[in-house]
Amino acid sequence: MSQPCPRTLFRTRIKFCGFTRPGDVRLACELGADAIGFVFAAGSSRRVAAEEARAMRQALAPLVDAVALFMDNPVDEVREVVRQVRPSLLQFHGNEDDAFCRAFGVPYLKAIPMGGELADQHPSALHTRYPGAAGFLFDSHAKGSSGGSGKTFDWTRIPVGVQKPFVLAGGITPENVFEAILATLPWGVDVSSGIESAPGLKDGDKMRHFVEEVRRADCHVD
Ligand SMILES: O=C(O)c1ccccc1NCC(=O)[C@H](O)[C@H](O)COP(=O)(O)O
Repeated sequence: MSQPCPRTLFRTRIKFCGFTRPGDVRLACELGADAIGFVFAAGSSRRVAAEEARAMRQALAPLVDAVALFMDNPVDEVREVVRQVRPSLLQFHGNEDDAFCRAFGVPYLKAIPMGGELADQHPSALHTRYPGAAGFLFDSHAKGSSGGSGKTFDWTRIPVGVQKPFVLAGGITPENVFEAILATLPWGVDVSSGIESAPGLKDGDKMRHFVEEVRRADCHVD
């Protein structure tokens, strides 16, 4: 007889990012995603207009967060997305400072670039620099470069003792998410390329497999 899953009080949150089609949003919610991300960063192959994101936001199931992702966008662009899309969380990948990130009255995650030369990654430096952040997202891109590359970074570089929830991102796939969770014990995991058939086009089988692997990690006991 198989062992029942141990009941823990914690489960790893799942954010799927880079949606361009309302049907994919609906399916992701049914499969158990906790948050759905829309990319507004200039030059991204997953970039959507505020009007498109607004339509996808309406496809969101209750109790699922809508996350708006930016990278050094002008303040008016961010304001317009917030007005039209009503995201419950913002995610900033560029050189935005705490004052900028807080200016929209919406909780925010600050993405910390973990590729290339590391800067600001010491826990106390992160807290000092972004006191208003709801949490941090460690991603594989280098400072100034775009994310969503499907590449991992060296998880041992994640600072020890971060006092806020952190999300692991960058090259996470259905095949490595189990190992990634056990290695880093994140608050949540974020994936874009690893659940796609092409940039912006999500794959139902990959999303399902990803969620199954996260649940398996959450039930795992050494
Ligand atoms: O997705 C983009 O094109 C993008 C552009 C600029 C900054 C960030 C971007 N994406 C970030 C994400 O989608 C996720 O936070 C994360 O990096 C996951 O990406 P992936 O490695 O593709 O799983």
